[in-house]
Amino acid sequence: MAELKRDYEHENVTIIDHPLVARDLSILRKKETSTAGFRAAMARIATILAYYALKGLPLRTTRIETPVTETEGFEIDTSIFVIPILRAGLSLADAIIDFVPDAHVGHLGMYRDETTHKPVDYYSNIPDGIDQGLTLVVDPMLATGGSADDAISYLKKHGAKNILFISLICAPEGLKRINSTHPDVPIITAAVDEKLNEDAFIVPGLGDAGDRFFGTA
Ligand SMILES: O=P(O)(O)OC[C@H]1O[C@H](OP(=O)(O)OP(=O)(O)O)[C@H](O)[C@@H]1O
Ligand SMILES: O=c1cc[nH]c(=O)[nH]1
Ligand SMILES: [Mg+2]
Repeated sequence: MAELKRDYEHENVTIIDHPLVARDLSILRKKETSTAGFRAAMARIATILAYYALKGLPLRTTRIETPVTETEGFEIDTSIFVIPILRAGLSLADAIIDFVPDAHVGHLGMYRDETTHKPVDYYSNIPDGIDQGLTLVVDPMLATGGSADDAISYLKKHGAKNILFISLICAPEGLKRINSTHPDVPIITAAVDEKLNEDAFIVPGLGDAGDRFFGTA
């Protein structure tokens, strides 16, 4: 089975096609899944998303010594910036930090207004040097795309150039928006769902990712 699928309806989108992702996505979607079960499935799937998102990392060679001889080794040749969109984005951040323990982590606090469905900013902390590395923006849900659009624009204003967006579930509406406002930003995701409902929730989706991950519903 192929592991990576192109989404031919939307530019720049890679969908991870893997049996463990399909299984864990179903656990996350099921309404009866407990907070503990939700967190565990999210952690597993976040690791797989991080693995694929980091596949194109630039490397530099270095000389290393094994107990037997000197040989060639490799180091990551870029700074990595991880930017979770609070709150739900925190659920995807640790998996990347586990792989890249010296990653710089910035935070963007945003919530969607329940009536307008537009994002409201409440916090930002962007690390210095973001203009010189790879920036991974993480948020499990791309619905209307308003939050991701604002977050990416804000990061670009702070100099970020090489940006990747990692999401768990995308709505076609959000993908269309990010593809048109930020055609330079590739998106890695586990699923492209059917549509948004009248409350701008993703259908079938998984409900409110932040509430389910933090046990606040
Ligand atoms: O694409 P959009 O239409 O902008 O919707 C997606 C946003 O909504 C959710 O956050 P939410 O507002 O629920 O905040 P939370 O993470 O604190 O729960 C989600 O985590 C995204 O940030
Ligand atoms: O379906 C959705 C849409 C926005 N935010 C979520 O957490 N879920
Ligand atoms: Mg939420």
